[in-house]
Amino acid sequence: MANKPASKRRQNSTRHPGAVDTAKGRAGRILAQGNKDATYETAQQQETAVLVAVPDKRQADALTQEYLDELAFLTETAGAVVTKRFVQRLEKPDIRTFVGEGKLEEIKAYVQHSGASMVIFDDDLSPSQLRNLEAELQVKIVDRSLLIIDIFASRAKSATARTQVELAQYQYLLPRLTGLWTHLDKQRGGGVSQRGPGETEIETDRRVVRERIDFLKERLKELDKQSQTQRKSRTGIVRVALVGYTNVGKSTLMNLLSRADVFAENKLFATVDSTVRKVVLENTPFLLSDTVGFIRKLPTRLIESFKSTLDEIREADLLVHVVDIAHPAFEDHIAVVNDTLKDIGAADKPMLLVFNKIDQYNTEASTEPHEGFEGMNPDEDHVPRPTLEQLQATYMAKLHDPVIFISAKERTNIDELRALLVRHISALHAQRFPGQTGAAWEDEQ
Ligand SMILES: Nc1nc2c(ncn2[C@@H]2O[C@H](COP(=O)(O)OP(=O)(O)OP(=O)(O)O)[C@@H](O)[C@H]2O)c(=O)[nH]1
Ligand SMILES: [Mg+2]
Repeated sequence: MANKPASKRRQNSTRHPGAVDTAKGRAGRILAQGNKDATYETAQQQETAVLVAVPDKRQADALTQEYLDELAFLTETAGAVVTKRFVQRLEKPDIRTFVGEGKLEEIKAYVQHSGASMVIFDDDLSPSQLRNLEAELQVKIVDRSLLIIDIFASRAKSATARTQVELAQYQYLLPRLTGLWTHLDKQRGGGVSQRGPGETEIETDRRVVRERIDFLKERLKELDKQSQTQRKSRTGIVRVALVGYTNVGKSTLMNLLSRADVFAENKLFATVDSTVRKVVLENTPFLLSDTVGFIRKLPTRLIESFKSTLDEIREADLLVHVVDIAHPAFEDHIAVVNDTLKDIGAADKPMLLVFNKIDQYNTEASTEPHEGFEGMNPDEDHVPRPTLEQLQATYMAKLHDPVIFISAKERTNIDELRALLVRHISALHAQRFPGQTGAAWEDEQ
């Protein structure tokens, strides 16, 4: 998956045909070395995926659809095509197979008939659910964490980001080692090797994984020391971080404000590495950093392993929270970002709220029917959306933070945004570095 060349993907194959080869990425190669009798080849053409969501009974249909749209977007970003969506409303997910028995049969029939190569769940599965589902459906089972980790793996470029992703991959893998492998033994009656991996082999793999986790943590500490030293040399200048949900336009705005050349595209998690640029607006210098986007249900482990990247946010003097106002779930996104900021200890920073993509904003919500919603009416509670003017008035009244509506793409209100930034940064500068002007900082550099 995730745009890796086929040759690379094959290197990752192990005896296990399922989630592991995707999860491990680089980790897979190390384990594969210890298991030379690997029997499964995951030569993949275009992978096709079936999506499964198990929403709470009270969740509105439109929201469920929204979440599935996001999962489909993640799936496409990872390089697979979605062919079908299944939804089952449950009080709580089945402890054994996540979905109920009847729904599982339905999914199984579809998978067999369509030849889909994987089933993707919008939540995290326990190791035993993963194992049971794999036994039942006989295809690759991917959960939300694995999908996101896989996308991160395909995006990470800097040493820090790559190390962080690898750590997350191994941490995902560790609790799942035993279950996956022993279950395949039983299922295949020993398979080619006649015996599956015995306890000793699994123990060895576990040990290899644990050692690797320790090594990666150490490596991250070293890398962190280096970047801390780098960050220390940046004292005397206000630091601003662009934060927001994924795909809202942070990198586009970074490029616009700093004339940098940061990769921006219509995919989720285009940015996994943080980029820092010095920007000078009207003689006011500051450092602007572009950061990894947030998403709902971002695996905690991934947040933890991305600690160094998130330090850019934690250490910023001002957060510029970018929102995609054209997205139907933008309010949900704002809440997710605020919650994540709280989680990482960056909730109390001064913040500017930038509502982006006003060029795409439409007062009409989409009425297209979606697959997987047979018998449901996602538009039953459909009401036209407020106008931009109404939204602006509401948000300005509601929030303490300054609010601005822009289009980074069409350059609408960008001068106003610059002026707003300058005002806030100058005030912060005066407060943080009394007696020192921006120009003085310039001279020192
Ligand atoms: N219509 C419209 N599209 C925009 C605007 N700003 C950015 N985009 C598009 O939105 C998509 C995402 O932009 P990015 O800048 O990559 O978004 P990001 O927030 O950095 O995304 P991640 O790094 O994935 O978290 C790209 O296709 C941009 O061209 C805008 O004002 N209007
Ligand atoms: Mg980006």
